[in-house]
Amino acid sequence: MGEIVMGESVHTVAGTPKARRPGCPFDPPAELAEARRHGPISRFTHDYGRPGWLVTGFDLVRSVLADPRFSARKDLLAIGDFTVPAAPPGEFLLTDEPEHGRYRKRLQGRFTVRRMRLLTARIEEITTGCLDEMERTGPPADLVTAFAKPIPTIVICELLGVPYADRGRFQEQVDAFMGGAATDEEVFAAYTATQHYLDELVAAKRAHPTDDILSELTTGDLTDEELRGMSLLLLAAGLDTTANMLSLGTYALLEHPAQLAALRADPERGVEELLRYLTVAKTFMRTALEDVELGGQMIEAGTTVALSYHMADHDPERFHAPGTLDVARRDGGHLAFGHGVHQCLGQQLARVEMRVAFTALFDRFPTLRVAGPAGLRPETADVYGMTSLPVAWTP
Ligand code: HEM
Repeated sequence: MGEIVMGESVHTVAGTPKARRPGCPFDPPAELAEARRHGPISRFTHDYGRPGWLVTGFDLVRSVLADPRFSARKDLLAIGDFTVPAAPPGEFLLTDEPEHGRYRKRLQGRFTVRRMRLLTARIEEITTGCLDEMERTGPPADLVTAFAKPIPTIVICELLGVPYADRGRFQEQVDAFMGGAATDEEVFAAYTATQHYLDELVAAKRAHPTDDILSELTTGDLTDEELRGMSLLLLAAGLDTTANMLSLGTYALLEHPAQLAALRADPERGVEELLRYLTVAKTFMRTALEDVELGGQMIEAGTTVALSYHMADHDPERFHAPGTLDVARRDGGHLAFGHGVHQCLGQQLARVEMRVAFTALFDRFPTLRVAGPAGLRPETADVYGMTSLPVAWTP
């Protein structure tokens, strides 16, 4: 592709940044930090060698997300020489209008602030159950398996109507295709197994509807395949993200005791600042549908743009001392849930889960501490987070 460079020479980053975060596990990877030093938009060579662009500036990322000239369609992604198939029906994260809106509007009313507030008592019960079990078997405990994963797993399974007995298997499958540690074959196998499981679940809900979102959706005109796709998206989008916010968030709070105290005094603000600081759903792709000028560069039609939400939320032009976790900061607002038509559908649910879970965890274990080396996910994982977090407390 012909390079159009306006102004100064353009910095180039190759492939998925793999370097471990230097020094602090909450800092961005070194390659991204280096790219930022050269400006809010850089040349980027995607994995598989296709040239594209990397956007790290807050305002530029937001402007791409608000611009219909950039598509979220999976089959347009120019990341290799092979053809990427379109998203399966119902997986609307990777589609554009009007298809995207057709699915999203069926779910929207089920994730409102009011609906989620009504769920708070149930989320408190689920959290209490996990903490009781932690107390019964520990200290020590692995916070990831005892707390961070089971809470969002149970919540999303109850919303969808996944029977209790299937939940462990579900978590393993979703972990295998989202965790970044499995091979391509393992990822594909786990994804296919989850699809098969959901086919059975859709059939069961059609035959015997229960009190859950999936049963409600079966009463409309959606096909089995569409219902499977929508359920898969809710699971994939809602489970891993929240679980990693809970584990990495706890780790960050334990490493910053003054900020932990500030979050306990004001959980609403505390959770927003943790969302910004960690921005675990790090990078999303868009493809230019026509030539677009962006930040002084010409993005040619068909070119894929990698948007670093994490770097955007650490943009010094937008946030004062962005690398500091500061619950009291006044320059709030973040892109941890994205922006525009694809902005996170489950954000109110995620917020309630985090507020409830962090509050209950530190109420129950005021002496909680890190009790061994923390296991961090590889940079290749779609969602940043933890594989393990050993913790202990004084009983
Ligand atoms: C802290 C936890 C969460 C984070 C950080 C997060 C982050 C995000 C982000 C950044 C996007 C936008 C992706 C893009 O721009 O392409 C998104 C979309 C989405 N999220 Fe979340 N999410 C979280 C929790 C949840 C939960 C709990 C659910 C539902 C149960 C959920 C369901 C969705 C769905 C369905 C979409 C696609 C929306 C669309 O394309 O219209 N998320 N999420």
